[in-house]
Amino acid sequence: MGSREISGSEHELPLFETKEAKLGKLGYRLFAGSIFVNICLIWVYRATHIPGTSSSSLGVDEELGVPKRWVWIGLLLSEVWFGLYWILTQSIRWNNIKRYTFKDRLALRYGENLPGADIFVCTADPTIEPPTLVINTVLSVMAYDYPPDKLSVYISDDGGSELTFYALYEASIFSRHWIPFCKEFKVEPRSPAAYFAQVSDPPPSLKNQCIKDWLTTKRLYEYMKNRIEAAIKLGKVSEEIKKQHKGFSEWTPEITKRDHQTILQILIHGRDASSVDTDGNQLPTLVYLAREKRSQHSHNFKAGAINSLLRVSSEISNGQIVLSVDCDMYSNDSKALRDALCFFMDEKKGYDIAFVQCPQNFNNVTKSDLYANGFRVINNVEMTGLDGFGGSIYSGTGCFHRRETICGRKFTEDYRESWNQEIDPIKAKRSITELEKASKVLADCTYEENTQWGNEMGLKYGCPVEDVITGLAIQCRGWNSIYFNPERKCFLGVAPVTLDQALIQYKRWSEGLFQIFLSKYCPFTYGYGKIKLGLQMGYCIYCLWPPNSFPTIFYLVVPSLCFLNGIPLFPKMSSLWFLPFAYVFGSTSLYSLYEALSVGDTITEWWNLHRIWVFRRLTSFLFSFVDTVIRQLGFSQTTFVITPKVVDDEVLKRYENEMLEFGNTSPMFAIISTVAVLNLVTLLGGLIKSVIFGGGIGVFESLISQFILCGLTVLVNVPVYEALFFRKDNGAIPFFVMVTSIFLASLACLIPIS
Ligand SMILES: O=c1ccn([C@@H]2O[C@H](COP(=O)(O)OP(=O)(O)O[C@H]3O[C@H](CO)[C@@H](O)[C@H](O)[C@H]3O)[C@@H](O)[C@H]2O)c(=O)[nH]1
Ligand SMILES: [Mn+2]
Repeated sequence: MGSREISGSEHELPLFETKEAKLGKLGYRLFAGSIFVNICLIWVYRATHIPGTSSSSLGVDEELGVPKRWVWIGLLLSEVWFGLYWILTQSIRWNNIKRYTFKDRLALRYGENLPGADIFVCTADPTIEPPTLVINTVLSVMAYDYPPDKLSVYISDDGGSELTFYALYEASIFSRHWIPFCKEFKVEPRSPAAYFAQVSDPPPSLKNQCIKDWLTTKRLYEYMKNRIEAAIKLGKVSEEIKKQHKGFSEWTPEITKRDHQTILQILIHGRDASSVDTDGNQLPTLVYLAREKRSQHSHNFKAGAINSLLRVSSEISNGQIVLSVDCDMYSNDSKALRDALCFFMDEKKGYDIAFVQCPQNFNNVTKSDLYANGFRVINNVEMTGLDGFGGSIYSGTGCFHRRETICGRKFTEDYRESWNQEIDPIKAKRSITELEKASKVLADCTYEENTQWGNEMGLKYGCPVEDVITGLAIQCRGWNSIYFNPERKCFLGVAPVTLDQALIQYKRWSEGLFQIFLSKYCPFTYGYGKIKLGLQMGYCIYCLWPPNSFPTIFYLVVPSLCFLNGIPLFPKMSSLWFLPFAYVFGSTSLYSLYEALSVGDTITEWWNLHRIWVFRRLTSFLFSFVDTVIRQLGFSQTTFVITPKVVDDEVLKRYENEMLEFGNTSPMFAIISTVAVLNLVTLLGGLIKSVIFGGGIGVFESLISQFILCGLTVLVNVPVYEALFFRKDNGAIPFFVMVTSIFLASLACLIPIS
């Protein structure tokens, strides 16, 4: 009681609040209800009009020709799937919420008395994840607005690369200038590359001496960048530089990426008196780790890397908050860590929060977002809907965890974390060498044998979306999670810039997600009774991506073939049965357009998004479905294809000009172009046949739905035709793929459908 009176009502104000995100909830629910009724009508129509049975005369015009029964059954199954899937997607539109923080209250109540925070940056390959990119991310988080003695940054290098280590060594020196510079000039964002790209000259408001300081730091950054790039060009670090730090001696000639001892170097140690910036202020701790790799031990990709970091950091700094970011995701808001604390440290509602996830955003998205990397609908609608059911998805990067929960702690009602834990005084006295020695063993290959790491502790192994499955498990242990999407984006990353990369990324994701569905972690069974039904459904929207490929392929191929042959598959326009089809198709399309526009997409972006969804369903999801089945049968192992963060200039140029990048003979491209060619042929052929030579308007009335479907498919594929027939650049569809697709499309036309 006493403390309450002293601090007054201030103490009772929450550190964060939650508001309903969606207006017109009732209206939306009525609308969704009407769609549901019409979906049921479509099912009824299909089920009662199977060709060859008595009652079919109501809808389809039989005089034109009757489809084979499998065609009809295929449509029925596809429509049942789409309908059920649509029901799933309602979960994330049912209960959307938005979160707001009060950092001023946090500051008033706790001042600088904040918990320790350990930040993990993962990298895996110095060629596709250039060291300059990595250190920009590192510098951006080292410069967080946070007490430096409470901040430690760890980098996991699965590439085991001397070049990455060298870049980090350079960054550790540059940070002495960069951190005070950020404070002095209130720099934002605090990735030097991103900042200097936005602000190339000293801000006009600066005075003379300041201009000089500003320019010096910019020059220092550029010199550093040039030195690193020179070393990369050379492929090695010069002997001169190697003398400057003992760490380089770890790289003996025998070392390869897949075979080396643990390399652990504390580059800056916060408690070391000499670790100060140019203003004399303490620097955050900075640690480089390349965990041990041996060919006979599986290393479990990123999950293995994070788990090693969890152990190593517990020995060195043991921060209570753990933030993990990918090497390409720089911090775009230096106060984000304080935002996250507003959730964890809220006295009334913070105790059950396991993690705070910020959205994935990218700084290389082009104007009309050709590959649909803007994620606006996902970030502003879908994730807020999941949050409404008590669980944001953990999406791997930009996620703040409570160390205890990611290390496996179960939730109990009475648990309250105390936020001012000090590091064990005996541990605190150790020298850097002692610390390195003690923590190194924690990253050895054999350390995890016979432990719960990778299972009940840390990130889970064996799934290409280690993040999602781990987040789900945490929620099923009773914890809550938060999705935090403020106005200013917290993190910005690098999105794939070629179609190939974009589709392969979705293949990895959808494969992992589908694996979750088929495993004991299936949200419906594993989550039953532990998380809300809405959240179970929400997870399954993503987990069930792959099976969508089959009804999509069916719908994009068979009705078009039937259109070519003048066989109607949908009710004619004058039939009452036409209405449910028109209503469901029309209103869901319009609503998706409305939703996209309302979160800031343009019509072109929405259209591009749909094209990419078609591509993903035709390729990524199909391949991941097949691979998952093969894996399930025990014939293959989990892999992780890393997304390249650099491409050559010519490809980049085409990306910036928003030209779809094909340029290789991937089977994925063959499928995309086959479907595109097939629809073009059937559209033109069907039009000639049924309108010009056929029965005129009456026939057309029966075929209108297929005409629209086929026509839209052709429209969406316009850039594919360009790449097939008109483009001459290296990103066009190769001749071989074109011939293959024409051949396959012709074969498809021979399928007997009536
Ligand atoms: O063996 C590996 C493989 C990858 N990584 C790192 O994992 C991160 C993500 O890899 P990336 O190729 O960029 O994949 P994305 O598809 O962009 O990543 C998304 O999807 C992954 C799961 O598939 C999550 O782990 C990521 O956090 C999430 O951003 C990168 O920092 C990599 O360096 C490792 O540390 N070790
Ligand atoms: Mn990435």
